[in-house]
Amino acid sequence: MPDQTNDRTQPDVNKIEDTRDQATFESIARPSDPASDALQETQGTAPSTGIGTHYDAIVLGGGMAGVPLAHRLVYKGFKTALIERAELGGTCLNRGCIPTKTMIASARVAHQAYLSEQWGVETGEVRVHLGRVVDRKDELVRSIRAGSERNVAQNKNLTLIRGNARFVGERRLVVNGEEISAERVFIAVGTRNRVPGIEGLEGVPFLDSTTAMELRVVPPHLVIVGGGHIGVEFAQMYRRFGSDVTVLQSAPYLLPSEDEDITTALREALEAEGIEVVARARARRVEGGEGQVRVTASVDGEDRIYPGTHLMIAAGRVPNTDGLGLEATGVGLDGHGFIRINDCLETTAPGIWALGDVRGGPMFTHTARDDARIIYQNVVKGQDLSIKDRVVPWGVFTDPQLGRVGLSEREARAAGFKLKIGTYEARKVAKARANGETRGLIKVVADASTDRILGAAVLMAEGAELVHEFVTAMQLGARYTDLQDMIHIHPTLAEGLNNALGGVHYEEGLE
Ligand SMILES: Cc1cc2nc3c(=O)[nH]c(=O)nc-3n(C[C@H](O)[C@H](O)[C@H](O)COP(=O)(O)OP(=O)(O)OC[C@H]3O[C@@H](n4cnc5c(N)ncnc54)[C@H](O)[C@@H]3O)c2cc1C
Ligand SMILES: NC(=O)c1ccc[n+]([C@@H]2O[C@H](COP(=O)([O-])OP(=O)(O)OC[C@H]3O[C@@H](n4cnc5c(N)ncnc54)[C@H](O)[C@@H]3O)[C@@H](O)[C@H]2O)c1
Repeated sequence: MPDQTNDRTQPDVNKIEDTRDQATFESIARPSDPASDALQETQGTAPSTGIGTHYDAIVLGGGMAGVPLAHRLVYKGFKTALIERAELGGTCLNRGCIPTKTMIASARVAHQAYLSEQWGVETGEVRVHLGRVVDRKDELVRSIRAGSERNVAQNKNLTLIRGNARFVGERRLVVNGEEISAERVFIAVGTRNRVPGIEGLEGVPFLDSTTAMELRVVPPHLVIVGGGHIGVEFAQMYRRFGSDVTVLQSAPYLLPSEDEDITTALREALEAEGIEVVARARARRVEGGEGQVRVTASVDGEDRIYPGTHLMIAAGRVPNTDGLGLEATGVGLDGHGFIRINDCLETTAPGIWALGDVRGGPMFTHTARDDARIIYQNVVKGQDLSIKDRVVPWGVFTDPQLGRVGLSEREARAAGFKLKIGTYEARKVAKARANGETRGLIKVVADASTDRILGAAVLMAEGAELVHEFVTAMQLGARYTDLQDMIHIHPTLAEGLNNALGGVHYEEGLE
């Protein structure tokens, strides 16, 4: 464990209890609290070094991990600098969660309009104006970002430094040519799209998850390399905007860390909308130019060619640790460049923490924000919270949506659990039938020896909302039997969860 003796110099932070949490984008960047302003004026601890400003804390990266942490530290009286080289809000707000989900909402409207006759409604010809879809997305992002920027600006004890930062020593950084230092440094620099080593890629125009949200004309045929979270969400979105879509996925399944029954059900839903999914297809060469691309993929050892008009690469993310000068510190990296941390998010260098995507592991906004909570509680409140054993949910925003929490069946078996499992098909849920949204599968995995819920998958309309029933249960350490008799409103999609719980039974592993 890194040395934490720096904590001796902390301000007396226990005088003001900040119990509010960062539940929404508006609230992650809260206006300054006058009471804590006063506290800080009297309790700043950073000594001057004579080489530039010295802070109690430097937060490096103004994304979903960094901004909430910086606000919290300031509220507790830390003289804090937040360094951001691009826009506040980071990937999630500017290039990730919010813009994708805004455009996916437009795609959903188009889809329902195309199929409206199924509900007995005639709409006439449906036309997607992608430029207007993109404008709507840009406007929402702009307005949320403006709120975040306003709140940072109003927090007069938070110093926002716009620039690219680089370490020049332990807890010493250079930004905009000026050296600054701190008692504690929190690295939250996030990740960027990975460009895989595919022959010819440097000479062929290609889209990534950022540029694919800037197109103003619907691509006639989009070939997507990668069938992970980004690949599946964009595949369905563009199919619904009117593109032909081919997904080339090197793994045997889409979303390969999910159980086979779940990912197969998702694949069937995507294929039913006309998306071509090719599994075990490793893209190895690309050729072409504007409006015409050809991808050569090795499929089960045989080369096959997939032509299209546009190419999108969705083959994972790489951490923004290169060029950060970490060699001037004791901060260790793993083999992929992610920062090595212990369960308390401490790096291998004393007084330096890492949070959010850059620490590897689950890369979600809610885990980034929870990292900020854990660090804050440990560093400021002297607690000993850990990321180990926290209940982590996530969503994949296809239709049906996948809401997930905890272990999959495969992971639970690999961990040595004997399992009780319950499944229920969405098509049997009355409300799903009434809504005409019958694709999907619900699955609950419990420890056969204790009946405690180990994980769940809700692949269903609103699955990412519905899975929170299991998140709550797991957080409270509930048994599946505790939920079985819980009354669910009729008719709702949530009744399906109850049915899955009702069918939980002991299941031998396949091996
Ligand atoms: C297309 C897409 C869709 C996504 N959808 C979802 C979703 O629906 N739900 C979900 O939970 N997650 C989603 N994610 C993941 C989510 O965006 C990330 O988990 C989250 O943004 C991580 O936050 P972070 O603060 O760790 O990093 P970021 O948000 O990436 O923030 C890091 C910040 O650090 C800055 N920075 C980097 N290097 C430096 C430097 N040297 N000096 C100064 N500043 C620097 C960057 O400019 C950036 O603003 C999605 C991601 C993508 C790409
Ligand atoms: N809804 C969400 O929460 C959400 C949405 C989007 C992104 N994200 C985050 O962003 C991360 C990155 O997403 P992603 O989809 O880029 O990465 P990913 O790692 O989830 O998936 C990439 C896929 O690309 C495939 N691949 C790699 N090289 C290939 C090649 N040459 N040919 C064919 N297939 C190839 C891999 O098999 C892999 O399954 C996610 O892990 C997630 O943390 C989250």
